[in-house]
Amino acid sequence: MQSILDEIAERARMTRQKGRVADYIPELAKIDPDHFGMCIATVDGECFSAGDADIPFSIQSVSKVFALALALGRVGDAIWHRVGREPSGLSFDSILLLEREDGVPRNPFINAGALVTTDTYLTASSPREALASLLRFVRTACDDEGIHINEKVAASEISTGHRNFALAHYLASCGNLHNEVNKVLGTYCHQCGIEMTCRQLALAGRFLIDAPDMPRLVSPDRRRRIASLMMTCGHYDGSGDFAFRVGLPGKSGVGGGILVIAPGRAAIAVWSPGLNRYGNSKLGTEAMEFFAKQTGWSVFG
Ligand SMILES: NC(=O)CC[C@H](N)C(=O)O
Repeated sequence: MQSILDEIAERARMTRQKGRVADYIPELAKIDPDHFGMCIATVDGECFSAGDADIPFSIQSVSKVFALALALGRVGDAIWHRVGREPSGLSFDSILLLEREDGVPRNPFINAGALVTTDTYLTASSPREALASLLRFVRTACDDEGIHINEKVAASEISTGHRNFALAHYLASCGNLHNEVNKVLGTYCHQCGIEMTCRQLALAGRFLIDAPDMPRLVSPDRRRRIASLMMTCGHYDGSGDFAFRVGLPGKSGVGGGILVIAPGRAAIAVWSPGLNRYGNSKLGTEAMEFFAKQTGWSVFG
């Protein structure tokens, strides 16, 4: 395992075409595109890592996995009245389908759907309390108290997030936000501003592979369902391509991180800030493709 990771990190170092760092959130545009880190946390708690696996990065939309788990814990299957379970085939911040589908977003991993998820775990608490429960969930999952929200990234996103504001107001106009719009947006942007290292993210991802030493944060049924959504919707309009190339469920974020799970075996986190045309980490995807090929791990047998 270690030699596979070392080879991946070396290949990443040598690659010239690293993709484009997200610049629509000004704070993210400052990140050095040469970073590359990867960590595998196995079902029995062993960790293998390479490169910048201990440098924190902005997890952005990878947070949507934890947020969904938390929201499901609050309201259970009732959430599926407010958000769908189909890939959108469109970019993560698209508004196109919302009008046609009466303000019910296609899935919880595009921004519109994630705003509904945030609204769900926010209900009956203040944004501070809601974010504290989300952080508690993540910290418990990786057994590490050292996970925080980068306020600068959150503020940077709030001041430039016109698309997300448009999505949230549209959802509200359809009656699909229960809390005040600005409260939901502020909470959502802070959720996206959580920073984690690859090691922390891989360890936290073990809640989805039923690691025996972990507190049970979600039921086995829920774990399977979250994984199925990661497979079909975790990379937006690049989800089919990721499934084809990697064959494992994953969730990406515009910070360049990807959390991948190999059910029953390991959780894997990879980080490289440059993005491909779908807004998913370019080298992260290539690293996972190489890793899956070398290990033979795939949910397709
Ligand atoms: N794909 C992403 O990671 C998008 C998350 C980002 N915070 C946004 O809302 O635009």
